[in-house]
Amino acid sequence: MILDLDIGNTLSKWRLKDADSSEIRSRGAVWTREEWRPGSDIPDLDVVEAVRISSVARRAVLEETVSLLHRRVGAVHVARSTPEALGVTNGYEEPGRLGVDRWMGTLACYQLAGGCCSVDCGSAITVDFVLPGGRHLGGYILPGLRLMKESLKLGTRNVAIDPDSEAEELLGPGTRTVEAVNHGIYMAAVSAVNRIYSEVCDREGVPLPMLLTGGDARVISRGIQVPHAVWPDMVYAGLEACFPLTAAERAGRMSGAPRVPSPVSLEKIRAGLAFSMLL
Ligand SMILES: Nc1ncnc2c1ncn2[C@@H]1O[C@H](COP(=O)(O)OP(=O)(O)O)[C@@H](O)[C@H]1O
Ligand SMILES: CC(C)(COP(=O)(O)O)[C@@H](O)C(=O)NCCC(=O)O
Ligand SMILES: [K+]
Repeated sequence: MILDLDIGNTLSKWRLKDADSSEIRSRGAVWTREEWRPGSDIPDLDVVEAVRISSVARRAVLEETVSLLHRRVGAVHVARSTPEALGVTNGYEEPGRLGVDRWMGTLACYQLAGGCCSVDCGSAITVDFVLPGGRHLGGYILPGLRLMKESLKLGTRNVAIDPDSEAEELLGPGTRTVEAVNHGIYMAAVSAVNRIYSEVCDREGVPLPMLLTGGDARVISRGIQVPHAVWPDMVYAGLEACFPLTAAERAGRMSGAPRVPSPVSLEKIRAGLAFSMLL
């Protein structure tokens, strides 16, 4: 079995992948601040032959995790943000400082779609761009839904947005504090993603396919106006592409990859932008 770990600021996600069949056997998540204890929702390490890790948590979390795993598992691969990988050049002035989850997600998107806009809706919402040809432009970081809500300190933190709510409902005015907050932060997040996408496609003169991942991807997806696809395993797919271990991975197949969304025309994107600015 291969153990894949995606350690974010809020949740440490894991999945077990069968090295022979390439099937995902199980998955789970624990709060990032908790230690990895056997039991609870932690996979059984006895069946694991290799581990691949993407971590943006404090360095100590990664070091502890790696040293624990090294004692039990032969091969431990830790992903890093590099100046170049898999045909993509990292747009950061200091490439190593780009969050490795962004780098993994963006590499996966590029493998799947060529030029792309990759959006990760987790503790933070990040939006990254790669042009056809592989130049990563850099991106945007904004607070995620939960962080925005907590920063208001209005006592609404425990009332999360129902992930099944319709965008239309969430975009209307709230009539109670919790609704006003939930609708406000939702409006902030989806407006930002919509606008960022249009601005960058306009500047660069190219419509790009958009892919979304992260804990809030599904609900944010409903408020995104342009064609896009949700890819829950996008960060894991970056690990597969960087450290291919199975036959399918070596052949370039990434698990859970959605169909590539066809972007709308540049003219349409520009018309939308002009309309929103002239109002
Ligand atoms: N069951 C859940 N538990 C915790 N957070 C959830 C859950 N479902 C959705 N979320 C949302 O997903 C976010 C965490 O998403 P995730 O992509 O795992 O973030 P990170 O990679 O930053 O840890 C939370 O901030 C919250 O808004
Ligand atoms: C921006 C992030 C905090 C997002 O983390 P997440 O929401 O996935 O937990 C993470 O990618 C990070 O720590 N990045 C380093 C700073 C940067 O990317 O510029
Ligand atoms: K994120």
